Amino acid sequence: MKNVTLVLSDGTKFHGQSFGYDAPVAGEVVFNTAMTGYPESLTDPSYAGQLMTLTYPLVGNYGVPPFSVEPNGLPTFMESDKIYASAIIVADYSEQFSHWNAVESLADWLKREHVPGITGIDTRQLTKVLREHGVMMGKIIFDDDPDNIPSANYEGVNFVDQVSCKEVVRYNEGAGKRVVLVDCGVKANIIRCLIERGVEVVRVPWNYDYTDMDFDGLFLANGPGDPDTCQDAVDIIRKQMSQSRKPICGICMGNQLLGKAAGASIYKLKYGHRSHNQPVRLVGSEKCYITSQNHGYAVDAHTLGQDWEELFVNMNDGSNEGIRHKTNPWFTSQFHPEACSGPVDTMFMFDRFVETLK
Ligand SMILES: NC(=O)CC[C@H](N)C(=O)O
Repeated sequence: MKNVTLVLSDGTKFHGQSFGYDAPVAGEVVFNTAMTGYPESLTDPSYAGQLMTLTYPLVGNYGVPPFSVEPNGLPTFMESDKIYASAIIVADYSEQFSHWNAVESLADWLKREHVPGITGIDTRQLTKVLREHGVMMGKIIFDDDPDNIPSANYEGVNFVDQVSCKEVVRYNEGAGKRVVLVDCGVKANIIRCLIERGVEVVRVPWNYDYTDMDFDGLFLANGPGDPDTCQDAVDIIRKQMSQSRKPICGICMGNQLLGKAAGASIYKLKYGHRSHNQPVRLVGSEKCYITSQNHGYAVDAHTLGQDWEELFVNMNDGSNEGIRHKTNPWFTSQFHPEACSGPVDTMFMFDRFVETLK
């Protein structure tokens, strides 16, 4: 294994070894405190442009599931067709793996997909630095070739355009109600959750104008990067809301885009929410749900238009976790009710959405 150095933009250095693809890389360094789920997280398109640090120390010990595909075209075990994170940073890569469903090691998968992975990093110390300072850009440099320094931008880059589908894809054709799904970088389990509830899904590119199409409800998916780079999608949502009361639901980036369409502004969180145990309160109740999350930006709920209100609030930092319209069936969550990976406590969001279609 080659020796590598992770250099943060404030100059902090961490030394480790490469266990994935041997190439320097740069990106936004973020941390995820979930204990499991590296196959799902690596294939979550929302991690595009990011170097994903896992705080759970032992990583790789259950290997990697196969890239099998269901008859409907969706991957059986992954969240998309490939790894979208720019790199993975771990404390202690497990060379041995064992799991009934594993077909290869994490190292072999990373090498095959040309994605760097580094081990031997004190990921808990790295996380403390990121929590103090906020997320930072960083780069992984190979000690035997230190001048080979990649560069990268994160802020202001439209990653959604890079990961969204390029043409319309249909699932479950002929099933009862039809949902237009705006693909900002959609996770497969969002589509699975809709299909399981008996709806037809028409997946469209992020900037596709669906407003003249024949459909029953609109679903706004998750996606990478800064929502302020997706103004085209916001304009189309506004157009849709001005001409129809059809149900609208959204997840994560979907919450942010609907929030912007509702007049709200977006800000960047200091170090984001990436874990399986984010507590959110249903506004107007004492109910708390434990949720799976992966986001770096948030809706400023104070700036929502007067016809809108908060639906969920994060119990750790008070940030917005969902919004709803006061009279129309338009509601979203900042967290991931589809989980994958993580707790499935908030699956009811899909049930509510499909009920409103009827
Ligand atoms: N998972 C997502 O949809 C993330 C949304 C957005 N890119 C953020 O980081 O806040």
